[in-house]
Amino acid sequence: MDAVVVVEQLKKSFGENAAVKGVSFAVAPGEVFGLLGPNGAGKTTIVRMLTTILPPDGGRAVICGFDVYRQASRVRQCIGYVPQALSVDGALTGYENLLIFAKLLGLKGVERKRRIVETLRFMQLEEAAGRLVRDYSGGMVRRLEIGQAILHRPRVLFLDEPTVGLDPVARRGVWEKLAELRRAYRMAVLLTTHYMEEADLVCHRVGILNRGEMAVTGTPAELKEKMGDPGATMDDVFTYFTGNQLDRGGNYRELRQVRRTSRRLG
Ligand SMILES: Nc1ncnc2c1ncn2[C@@H]1O[C@H](COP(=O)(O)OP(=O)(O)OP(=O)(O)O)[C@@H](O)[C@H]1O
Repeated sequence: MDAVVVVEQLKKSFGENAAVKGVSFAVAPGEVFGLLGPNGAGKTTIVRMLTTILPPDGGRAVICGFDVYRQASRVRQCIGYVPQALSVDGALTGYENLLIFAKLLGLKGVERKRRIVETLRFMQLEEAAGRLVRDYSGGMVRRLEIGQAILHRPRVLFLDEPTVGLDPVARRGVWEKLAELRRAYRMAVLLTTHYMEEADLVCHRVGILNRGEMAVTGTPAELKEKMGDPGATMDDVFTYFTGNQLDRGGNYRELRQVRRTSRRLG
């Protein structure tokens, strides 16, 4: 695989707390890779290291051939990042938000205008471009944030919980855009998510983190197959590989039975 993201034995501690304990994985061009894991597993810490916000303590990560620590500014030129927190200004229009970003990126004149218009069209925000962002729906805001992050056509797009808080229709809208991004620009996408449906439908491959370690990587189908249960869901896969069945006692099959029964009982 001619990977565009290569992560080898990456480590990060906060004082005594080893948040990321030697994690390795790779992402190919045009691939959507999902980082899954329970709260505190280390997903955001990994994304922050890969986006050059946080220096790693050990191991290495190479993006588009550049080291995230030693060549941070080169890495920043080839990535886009949509953080969990709001990254657009509600008091400005959609167009104005993109204009500020385009200026920061050093885009000029006709080219700048062309990129902004193309991005608004791509994100289906053309008609709303002149409206204040505080009047946008949640889905529109998310699409604008993604548009902002892809103005410079990065080769890798990072998204931290891209559909959290969105209704099912808006969520689907974001998924469609991510699929189009990889088709149109062969962009690699690395996202974190708590939604197993998102992991199953959107991600080509996922990595399941548990307490700072990569428990397993593979396609959703491969991971289901690994469990030896043709009826397994991504929820089951997640529970299995994060070891929750050990915490609760009993084996995986017993656990699954318990969960199915409790679901039926409401
Ligand atoms: N800036 C920080 N200072 C101290 N500890 C931190 C910091 N950032 C993260 N941690 C700790 O590192 C661990 C991993 O956190 P991280 O936010 O990466 O997990 P996560 O998988 O993204 O969780 P969530 O799903 O809740 O967003 C946690 O124990 C967290 O408390």
